[in-house]
Amino acid sequence: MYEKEPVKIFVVEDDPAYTKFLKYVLGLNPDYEVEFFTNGKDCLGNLHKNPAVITLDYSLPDMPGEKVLSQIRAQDPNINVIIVSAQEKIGTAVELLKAGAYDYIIKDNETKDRLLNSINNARYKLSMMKEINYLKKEISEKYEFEKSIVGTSPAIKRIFALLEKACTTNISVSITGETGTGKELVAKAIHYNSKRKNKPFVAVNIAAIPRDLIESELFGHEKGAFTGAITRRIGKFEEADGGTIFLDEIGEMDLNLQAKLLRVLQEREVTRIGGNQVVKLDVRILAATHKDLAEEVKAGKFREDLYYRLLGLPIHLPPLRERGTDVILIAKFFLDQFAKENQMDKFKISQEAQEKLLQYPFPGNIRELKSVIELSAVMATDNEIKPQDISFNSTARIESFLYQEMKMEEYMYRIIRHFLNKYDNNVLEVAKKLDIGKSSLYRYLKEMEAVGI
Ligand SMILES: Nc1ncnc2c1ncn2[C@@H]1O[C@H](COP(=O)(O)OP(=O)(O)OP(=O)(O)O)[C@@H](O)[C@H]1O
Repeated sequence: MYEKEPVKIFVVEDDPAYTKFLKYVLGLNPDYEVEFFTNGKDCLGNLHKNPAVITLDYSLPDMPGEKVLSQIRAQDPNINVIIVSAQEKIGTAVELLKAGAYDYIIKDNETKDRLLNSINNARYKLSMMKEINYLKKEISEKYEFEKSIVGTSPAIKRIFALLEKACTTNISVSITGETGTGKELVAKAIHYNSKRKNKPFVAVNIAAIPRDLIESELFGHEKGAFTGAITRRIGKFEEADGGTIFLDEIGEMDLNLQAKLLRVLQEREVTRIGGNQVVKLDVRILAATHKDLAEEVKAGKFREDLYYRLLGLPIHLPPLRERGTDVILIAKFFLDQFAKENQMDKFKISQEAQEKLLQYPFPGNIRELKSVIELSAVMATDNEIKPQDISFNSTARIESFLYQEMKMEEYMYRIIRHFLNKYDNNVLEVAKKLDIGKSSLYRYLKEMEAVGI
């Protein structure tokens, strides 16, 4: 990709013979746009033209090479400065490289090849930097709250308000919610909207790593720390330094490791397994679980002190069935995504299909909605999703509801609660849907309040 873009090069050289030589060498490549200067001042006065590479003669008539270098660096640290010098002085070369020169080349018989090589490498580095910056921008745009976390229900608006707070401070955040409610998405949104966004976001799923490897995965190990540790490896905490670590499924961590994690969080430093060097850390902690950690503490399965350390700002993500018509908004979002990825025209969802989606409880939450919607787009015969294109795979959910063997009254309360959530607590609408009188519904609501449903 980078070969297609022309590269602007400044050559700063006062020796006419050498200038002639460089003109010839660089002129061989039609992708190079070269400008020549015979002194440092003229070069510095033209930096607004944004050269990507400058080849700089170390001994210029008006200014010493290191001074020109430092002024170039001060104006634009992204310019790659290749020093070309008549003398081979290791000490000077080291000093210049330390001061930010990209390369140091001696004028001799091999200059041509080395110079072209160096320019090519600088060009490659430049195109990589451009790509990285582009991807960084794309990622942070992708995780802008309102763009990535779709929804306008009161339940999700409350979450947005909490997310604002999470982004403007450095507080730890604990994210809870059923599977597929968007815990990881929220964690990424917090990171990419915080001051740490240009530093790493490192996600670790505690449940997905074999027990005996978690410690080394999190804190790293030195070479030879245990059988199989053939090289030194830094852990996820060190990897996340300056950024954010997301500890997913934290409720799955065993007590022994919980003690070690607590120490790391308290001291803000790690020691790799088998090592004795203490590494200071600046890492923000986000943790998630689908379990009720307070219950785990009561049951003695989770340390109370660690629980309070991690709790920070608690964010509980409501299940999709409590987000009313967000189901339709999110379904449309996934459909647009699907159409774009498959270069298809946009889809619509028929009224009947929308009703069908609204009536389903989505036990797998948004993840399930995504797969249901993608399948419906595949099944659709035109660009409108109809009820017959939508199939749910979990009738098990309704059956498991019945298997709970509650009293009739309790079933009724739960059904009412479900409808209230679905219709944003609109009592009139719910009474109409369930075909019961408004005053009966109010009476049930009172009873429900009394029993805490
Ligand atoms: N409000 C939302 N709008 C759009 N997409 C969403 C929303 N919430 C979640 N998603 C998407 O749903 C999928 C599941 O979300 P995510 O993986 O963050 O859930 P999770 O709670 O971390 O799941 P698990 O508990 O299984 O780890 C992802 O593709 C995510 O991008």
